[in-house]
Amino acid sequence: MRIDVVTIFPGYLAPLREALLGRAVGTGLLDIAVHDLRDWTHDVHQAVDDAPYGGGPGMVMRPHVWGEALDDVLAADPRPARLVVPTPAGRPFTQAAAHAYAAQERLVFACGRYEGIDQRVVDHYAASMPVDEISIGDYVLVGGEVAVLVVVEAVARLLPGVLGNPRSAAEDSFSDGLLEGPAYTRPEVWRGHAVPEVLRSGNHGAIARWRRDRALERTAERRPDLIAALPPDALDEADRAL
Ligand SMILES: COc1cccc(COC(=O)c2cn[nH]c2)c1
Repeated sequence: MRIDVVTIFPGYLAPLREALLGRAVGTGLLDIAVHDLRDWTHDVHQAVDDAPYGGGPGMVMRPHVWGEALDDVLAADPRPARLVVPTPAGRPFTQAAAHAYAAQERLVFACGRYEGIDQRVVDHYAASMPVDEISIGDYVLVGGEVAVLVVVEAVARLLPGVLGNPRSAAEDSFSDGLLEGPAYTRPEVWRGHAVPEVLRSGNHGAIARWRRDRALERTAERRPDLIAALPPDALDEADRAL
């Protein structure tokens, strides 16, 4: 998979070269190219933003700079690409979306700043390629760069060979629609807190049941929306008895 990121703060994407992702890049599982949007400005001030039509606070990123940058970035590789624009106004990014993105040959991320990018940029490219405006949560960041780090990590860990242990990607949170329950490791007792007995019983049926119960409890408590979204056959009568 090839990932391109266009941003006015390339340094913000340095963490992509670290650790797990750095290894994936090194082993060729993932190509990541970061581009400075200002390389496509022609004025001495390298202006990328301007005042919003219709008035209002803040600035909007200018379409022509984005157009020149995205044209060049897209032309640099023949693989079909999906343009992803992180924004508070986007559709929620979910684990399902991460799996869909992991199947893409190429992702191009546009990092917005200020009050956002002139809407005509998204509208223009949406006529010739898939364009997603996505939100990583209901809060406002200063720019899209941090959201790109979140999305790239969620996607890259799903790529075969990137994670040490492939099973954990299949069994991680949300894979069965529920939150992950509590996890424990040695020592058996820590500051007077003992590991739940069942986990040391060796009774794998009871352990699976206990884990499912904890996941259901936690999900009902913290994310009732996920319970409501479960398909009707997702809960068996043991689940319902909980
Ligand atoms: C594209 O226009 C803008 C404008 C303002 C901030 C940003 C950065 O994204 C977020 O703040 C965000 C993404 N998911 N949740 C919050 C983008």
